[in-house]
Amino acid sequence: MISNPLTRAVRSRVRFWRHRAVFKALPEASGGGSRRWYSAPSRRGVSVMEEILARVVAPLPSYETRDKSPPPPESTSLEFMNYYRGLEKEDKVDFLSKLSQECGVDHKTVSELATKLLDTQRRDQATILQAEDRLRYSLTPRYKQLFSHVSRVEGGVKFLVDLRADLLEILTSKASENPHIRDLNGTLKSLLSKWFAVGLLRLERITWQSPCEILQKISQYEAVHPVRNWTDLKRRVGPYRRCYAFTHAAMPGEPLVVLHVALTEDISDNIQSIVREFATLDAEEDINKINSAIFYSISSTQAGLQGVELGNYLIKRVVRELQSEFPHMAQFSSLSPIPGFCSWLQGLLSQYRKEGRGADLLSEQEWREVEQALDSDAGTPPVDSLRKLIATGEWTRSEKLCLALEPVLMRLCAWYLYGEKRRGFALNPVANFHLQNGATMWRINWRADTSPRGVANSCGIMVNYRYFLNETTNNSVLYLQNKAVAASQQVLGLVSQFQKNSKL
Ligand SMILES: CC(=O)SCCNC(=O)CCNC(=O)[C@H](O)C(C)(C)COP(=O)(O)OP(=O)(O)OC[C@H]1O[C@@H](n2cnc3c(N)ncnc32)[C@H](O)[C@@H]1OP(=O)(O)O
Repeated sequence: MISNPLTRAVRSRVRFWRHRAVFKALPEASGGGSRRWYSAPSRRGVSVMEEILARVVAPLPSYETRDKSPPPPESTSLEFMNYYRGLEKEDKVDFLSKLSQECGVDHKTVSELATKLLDTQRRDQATILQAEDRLRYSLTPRYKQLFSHVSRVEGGVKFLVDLRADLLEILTSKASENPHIRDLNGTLKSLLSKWFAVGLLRLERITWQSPCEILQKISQYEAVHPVRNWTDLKRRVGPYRRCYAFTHAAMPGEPLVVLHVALTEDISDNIQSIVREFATLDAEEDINKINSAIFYSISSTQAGLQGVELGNYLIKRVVRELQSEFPHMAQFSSLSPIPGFCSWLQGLLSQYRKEGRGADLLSEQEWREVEQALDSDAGTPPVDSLRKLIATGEWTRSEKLCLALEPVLMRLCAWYLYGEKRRGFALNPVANFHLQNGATMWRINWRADTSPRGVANSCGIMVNYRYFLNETTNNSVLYLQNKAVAASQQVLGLVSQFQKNSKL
């Protein structure tokens, strides 16, 4: 925080002149009114931000006229959007903080109506229901109406999606301690969840014949296995592959979430066989080669739609699409990365080293095999050698080391995925995503991603989250309510090996 008053004064003057520049750029307010110049702070010291909020955020209509109040002119929404777009990042924090605090719920009215509701408890049902409805209405923040009006102008929904992305960044970075920001985010998220309900989304299959700008966006948004070039992209939408996206009429030409699928004979345990550079493009003729759908990449493209669960809906919708195209298809599984495993492992190794328990992570036999494979000099403590190996990825070049480390890394990875938690849910966000969807943690695969990125992220290990269609609903409920992880015998076996061999 800036403590020096002089610095603060200078910054506020700079921001004032910048705001003035923003208003000079504002288009003339339509609707016949004269150009509204946003003057310097008025005599009352009202800041420019408060002036614009007073203009664009209408008071909540009275309970009696709540369904009859005409919406404000479109120019008000446009003014809000133009003003916000013109703000610098740190001014957006101030503005959203003011919007959340000064244009939210009228707390005084809420407490008066809550008291009235208590007084009516001995009255008839109709009176109580009416008092409850008044109280419910009074809990509507004023900015909720503003957002509804903005959503009706062209580009308004996309503007609000981007504004929520700013809110999420403010909350994640703790750029503002204002508790009202969280409410603002919650209100906007619930509006976006309504506007982007699965019934309003359109499933589009992306092929090589799709418009170039869509293909370009699919490539640009790919967050899991970066697309190398146009040949690579052509293969990902070609034979034995499917690429689907959800789109929305309010954001034309914008794929909201993208799912890449490989059509295979069995459940893949290796990503190179799916995205390798020189796969031939044989035509999709042999139907016997298509028994499984492997979801090998899913990416949400709009940060502001985080928490709207578009990925879950897309996976379920694509399963139905594939079942209608391939009625005999019976296996649906992801082949997922394990981002964060290596950094978690490094943290574990340094913690064990600090506590002098380095030896506990591996059995004596395993340490001997690692040291033999390393030909390490006796001076280096084995945990340090292991940390260095994991950090550099060097171990993948030695067959002996790979053999020695496989059982160790596989059980550590199983524990990381199954046992490590954040607020009771899987610590690994990708595991949490698929488990929320009701998938089963089905198979952990050694040497599944031998790319430098795969080795650096997760020691080359990947995991299949399998979608057993008749179990997903129940698995999802058990996970979300009881934090119970659905896992296969292979995973549970590795976890029990960890619990026996590594005393966490
Ligand atoms: C085949 C595969 O498994 S590919 C691996 C998954 N994809 C990626 O990691 C790419 C980056 N991530 C994303 O694009 C999105 O987060 C998705 C598609 C995974 C999920 O997006 P949505 O469907 O909109 O779901 P939503 O935003 O509600 O998040 C649901 C869960 O996804 C997980 N998740 C959220 N953000 C991320 C992220 N950046 N990276 C990975 N997982 C994430 C979290 O566990 C989240 O649960 P939480 O909200 O309780 O923390």
